Amino acid sequence: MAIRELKVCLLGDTGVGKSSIVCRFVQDHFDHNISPTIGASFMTKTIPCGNELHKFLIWDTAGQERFHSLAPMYYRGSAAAVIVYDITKQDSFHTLKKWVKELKEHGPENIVMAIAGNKCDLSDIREVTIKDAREYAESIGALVVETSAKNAINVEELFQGISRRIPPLDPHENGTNGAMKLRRQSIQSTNRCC
Ligand SMILES: Nc1nc2c(ncn2[C@@H]2O[C@H](COP(=O)(O)OP(=O)(O)OP(=O)(O)O)[C@@H](O)[C@H]2O)c(=O)[nH]1
Repeated sequence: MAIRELKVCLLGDTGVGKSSIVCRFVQDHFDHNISPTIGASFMTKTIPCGNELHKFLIWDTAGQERFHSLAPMYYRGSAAAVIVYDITKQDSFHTLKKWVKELKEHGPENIVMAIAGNKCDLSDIREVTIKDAREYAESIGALVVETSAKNAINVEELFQGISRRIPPLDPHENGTNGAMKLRRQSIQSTNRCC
């Protein structure tokens, strides 16, 4: 089975739970006292997808404003970006929109965008509705899912959803854009599972 290395970055306000999502995905662990990220941190995890193995090279960026200028280093060359907001903080949803704008202007052309509304275990104090998130995601062609790193809800599904949106390599066509686009369309229309 072919292994593909896929760079993925996480972006979003400080405190929305980016590191916690990565920690849940890679180590199946949640730390209530996790420290804010300084600069960025890096982890990897490999999952199967169809006839391929996807090795995610995950760059978890720091959400604090003072680190904003470092972000291009992490989204450049990324196959996918996970943009995270906290469903209990409307402000974090506004910040998410700024990240999407920046990615559209300066990010890789075909980057897969996935929106994660984290802390869905706190849905009784939510400030962002799933309807708003879905409408926005649809308007930009992004995947959207509500997650809870704390309760292990939809974290695996988030990365599986990203995997499904990555066009498979076609060995006969040397991965040309045309072939990749065709294969991508057929995957999206069949919505197959990894
Ligand atoms: N209730 C709840 N709390 C969460 C969840 N995910 C993260 N947290 C908490 O939110 C706080 C911030 O989590 P982090 O993962 O450090 O957030 P971050 O986005 O990586 O923050 P920066 O590194 O500063 O960018 C921590 O206290 C976490 O324990 C979740 O799904 N539910």
